[in-house]
Amino acid sequence: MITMQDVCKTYKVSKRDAGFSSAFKALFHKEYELIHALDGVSFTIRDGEMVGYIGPNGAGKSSTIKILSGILTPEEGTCLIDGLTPWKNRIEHVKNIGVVFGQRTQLWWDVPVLDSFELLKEIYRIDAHAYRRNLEQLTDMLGLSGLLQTPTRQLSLGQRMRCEIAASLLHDPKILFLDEPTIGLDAVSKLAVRDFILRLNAEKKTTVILTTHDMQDIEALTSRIILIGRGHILLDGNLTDIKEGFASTDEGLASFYQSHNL
Ligand SMILES: Nc1ncnc2c1ncn2[C@@H]1O[C@H](COP(=O)(O)OP(=O)(O)OP(=O)(O)O)[C@@H](O)[C@H]1O
Repeated sequence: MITMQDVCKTYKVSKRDAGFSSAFKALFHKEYELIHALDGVSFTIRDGEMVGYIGPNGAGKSSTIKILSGILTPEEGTCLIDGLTPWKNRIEHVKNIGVVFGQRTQLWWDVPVLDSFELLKEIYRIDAHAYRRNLEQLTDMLGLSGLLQTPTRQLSLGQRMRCEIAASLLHDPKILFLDEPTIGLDAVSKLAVRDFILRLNAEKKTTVILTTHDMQDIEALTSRIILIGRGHILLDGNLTDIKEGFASTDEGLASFYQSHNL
C-alpha cells in the first residue's frame, strides 16, 4: 500500500537576468525564487493497482516519483510505502521498488547489457537462483535474447527501453514506477512495452505507477488516473471522467487543462 499525505516539495533556484552585468552582480548578491512543485499532495494506491499519474509539463509528476522512490525528501507531509518512508528507509525501500525514467538510463553506456545486469545483481544482492530465473523470464517476455551482448550505446531507443525495464525488475520488486516509458518509441515498440506492463501487472500483481503524456498508454493500461496540476491533485478518478462528451481523451484532457488554467 502506498499513501502520500499532504506532501510539499519546494525548489529554491537562483534568479538572475541575462547579460554580463547581471552575472557580475549575482557574484555579490544572489536572489532566489521558490518553486512550489508539490503543494499538499495526497493519495492512496492499493497493492496490485495500476495507476496513471498525469498532468501537464511542470505539474509535479517527476517530483512525486522521485519522492516515492526515495531520491528526494519533501519539506512537509508523510509518505508510507509498505510501512517504510522512502527517503528515511532507502536501503530497505529500494528492494521493493523498480524505477524506469524514460529520459535517463540506469545501464552502463559502454558495456554489454548483460554486464549491467550482472552489476545490478551485485548492487541489489540478488541470489544466483532468483537472478537466473528472473533474467530468463524477462529475456523471454521482453525479447532480449539478441540484445544482451550489445553495449547499451549501440541499442535503438526501443531496444534500450526494453532492457531498462528488465533492469528495473531483476530484483523482483513489488512496485514499479514508470516515468514516461514510451517517450520517443515507435508504434511497435510502444505496443511491446504496453503488453509487457499489462502482463506484469496481471501475472505478478506488481503495483504500477505510470506517468505519461501519451493518453493511448493510459487507455491501454489503466482506468484509474490521478491528475496533478501546479502541484495540486485535481482529479482522482476514472479516465471516462475526462473523456466524457469529447471526441477523444486528448481533447477532453486539453479542455480540462484549459478550464483549470494549466
Ligand atoms: N531540480 C529542480 N530544481 C528546480 N526546479 C525544479 C527541479 N525539478 C523540477 N523543478 C520544477 O518543479 C516543477 C515540477 O517539475 P516536475 O519535473 O516534477 O514536473 P513534471 O510534471 O514531471 O513535468 P514534465 O511533464 O515536463 O516532465 C516545475 O516547475 C519544474 O521547473
